[in-house]
Amino acid sequence: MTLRIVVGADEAGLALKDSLAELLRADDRVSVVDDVGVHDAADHTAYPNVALDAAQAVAAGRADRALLVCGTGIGMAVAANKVTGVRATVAHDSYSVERSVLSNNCQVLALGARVVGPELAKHLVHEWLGLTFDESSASAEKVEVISRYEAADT
Ligand SMILES: O=C[C@H](O)[C@H](O)COP(=O)(O)O
Repeated sequence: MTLRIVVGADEAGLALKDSLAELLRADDRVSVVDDVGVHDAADHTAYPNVALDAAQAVAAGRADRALLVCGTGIGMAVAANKVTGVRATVAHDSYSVERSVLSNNCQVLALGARVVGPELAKHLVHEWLGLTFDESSASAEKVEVISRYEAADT
């Protein structure tokens, strides 16, 4: 199965987002890269607007995953997590990226362009693409607790 990925960044994450989008477009595990911006360093759209756009695409089933970049990744993850059904995380190390998918079924990875170097970011994204959550794993029932809470709360 190939992945449809929505990418987004604020001005702090623009350059890294663009280089990661290029990597995604060249990867045969990816069928669609939808770039929701920003596209220009003069565009000062605040990170939550970008994160919410991207997370809504995931929640609506228009994308399988989102890759978001801001200064730290934190704001993108916080905002994306406000969208029902979306699980977003910041992760700048290989083990956390792996567990974000395999333990937590996160569909959104947020990176901080002021935290992680571009080559490590590319390496992490390359690994991220190879990870798939196992719906029959013991982790699935833990994630289900979050989904039930959301369903009860909305
Ligand atoms: O999490 C937020 C991001 O790091 C953003 O790029 C910078 O936000 P700030 O301008 O509010 O520090």
